Amino acid sequence: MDKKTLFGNIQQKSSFLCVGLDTDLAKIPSHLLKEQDPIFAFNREIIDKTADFAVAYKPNIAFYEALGPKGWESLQKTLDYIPKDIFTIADAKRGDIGNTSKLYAKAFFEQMDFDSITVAPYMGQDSVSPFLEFEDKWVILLALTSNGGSSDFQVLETEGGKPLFQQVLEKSQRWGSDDNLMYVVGATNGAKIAEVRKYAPDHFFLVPGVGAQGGSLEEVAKYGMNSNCGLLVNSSRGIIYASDGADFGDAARAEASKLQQEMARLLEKYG
Ligand SMILES: O=c1ccn([C@@H]2O[C@H](COP(=O)(O)O)[C@@H](O)[C@H]2O)c(=O)[nH]1
Repeated sequence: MDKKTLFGNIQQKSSFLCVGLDTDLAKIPSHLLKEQDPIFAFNREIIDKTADFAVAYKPNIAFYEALGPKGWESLQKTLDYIPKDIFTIADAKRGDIGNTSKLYAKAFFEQMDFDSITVAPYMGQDSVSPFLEFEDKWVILLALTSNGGSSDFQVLETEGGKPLFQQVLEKSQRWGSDDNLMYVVGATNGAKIAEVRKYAPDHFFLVPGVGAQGGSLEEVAKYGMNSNCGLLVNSSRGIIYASDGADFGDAARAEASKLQQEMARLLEKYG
């Protein structure tokens, strides 16, 4: 999917919501456990009930690979079930020497037809570039993450007094463009999001950390929105586990709808 189409979908739905499919056998309603594929049965209902409000879905790969071959099968079925006009993100945080990254890219872009994958920048250009060679596919590079540990390395001063995340933003823009490169910026970073936006004015940000992690959607929009919206805001647990009963799909829909309404207001205010 190209940037123009993504922005068109955002405008059409008045939403920049990404629904995170972090589906955990220990957390899904117990009546689903008798299904042949409980993970897919759960995801199918979540997708059916939230697709009106979502412009992206983000399965976190850990939740699927933890289940072995069955988990990969559930992931593939989920990916096939997501409507084709909705952007898909493999939250896999890959990146290795070039020869290996190439195979990771083939796995997620060819074997599975994801639109994008999250990639860790730590190993540098040759670990990221193989993912950027695929047409119509996106790399979403970790820049300033939402977790407490982001302060261990990402904000440390490097040459010229620049924090490491700034180096990641500046350097990686020589490897890809705002047509194939996005950045992960955690919602928990508040006003610091404006600093990230300063160094990447035109790129889309994938923003996890609202909902269960407590980040503010208003602050994300205030500090991060650009003229193409430039934001995909993810909520996983806050939507998919809104209820642990038989009404989990309707409860997820209600949460997604609440976020979409707030996003429509924010698009008017800051867009
Ligand atoms: O900085 C980051 C990068 C990735 N994530 C992932 O996003 C979701 C967030 O889930 P919630 O339940 O909405 O908290 C999850 O898959 C994380 O692994 C992140 O949170 N922060």
